[in-house]
Amino acid sequence: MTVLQLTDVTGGYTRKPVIKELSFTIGEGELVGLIGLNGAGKSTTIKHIIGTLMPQKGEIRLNGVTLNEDLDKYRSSFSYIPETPVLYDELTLKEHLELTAMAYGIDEHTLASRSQSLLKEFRMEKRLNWFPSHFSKGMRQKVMIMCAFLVNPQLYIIDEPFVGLDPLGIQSLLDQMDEKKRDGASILMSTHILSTAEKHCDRIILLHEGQVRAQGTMNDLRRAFQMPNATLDDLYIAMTKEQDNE
Ligand SMILES: Nc1ncnc2c1ncn2[C@@H]1O[C@H](COP(=O)(O)OP(=O)(O)OP(=O)(O)O)[C@@H](O)[C@H]1O
Repeated sequence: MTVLQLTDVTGGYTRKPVIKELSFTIGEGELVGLIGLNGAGKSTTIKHIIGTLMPQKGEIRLNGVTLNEDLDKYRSSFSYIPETPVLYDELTLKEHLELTAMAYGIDEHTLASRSQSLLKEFRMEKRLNWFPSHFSKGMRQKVMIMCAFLVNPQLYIIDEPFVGLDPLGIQSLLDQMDEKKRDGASILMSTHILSTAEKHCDRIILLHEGQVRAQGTMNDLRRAFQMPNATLDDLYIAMTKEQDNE
């Protein structure tokens, strides 16, 4: 079943489009990587999917509806982990989890059981009553990750998740992602850590100057670039060279 469908999406910040005629889908239980150079349009694509930017052309459907057709259904179908954590300075970790539960209508019992396992997984049990000003960068990121996983949505949208996390945090995140996938959730993740993307993503979308240069499994990409034994790093560099030759 298709969870997310972008059809010919063109958009950006001004009338001059940043992303151009993007089309791709994400199915149930799939982890899809969004890969591209700095400025390729990954975050801009994500901003269109989460609804902070509206397409100039084309259509985005999540669980069958566009944002305009059914705002509540659309919004409750995903959770988003931004590249830079956005936390409330005056709320503790516990209160962040409670606020998220309230916003998504999660009952107290579910909140308690999901929080307990997330706090353990991300080694944050002792920090429940801490305020964000006392958290390290990685801890701030973990708060956002825990809030996103607390919601248990159909689709997770994760913007460059690995940079601020320590190796245990990365492993915990990958484990959580695997578990959610097994339950049928879908994940769209942008990252520059190509070895991790190659290892964990079911499919990859290579963005180049706001357009899809190639998409599919690693084998599909190797065929598209006619590089049979290439790693994702090799393919990425080949794409960069194409840019240089233009
Ligand atoms: N708020 C903004 N207003 C106007 N232009 C923007 C804005 N944010 C990004 N852009 C432009 O949109 C283009 C794509 O940027 P975007 O942030 O989507 O790239 P990215 O692929 O996420 O890059 P990175 O890997 O560096 O995070 C760039 O040319 C950038 O200058």
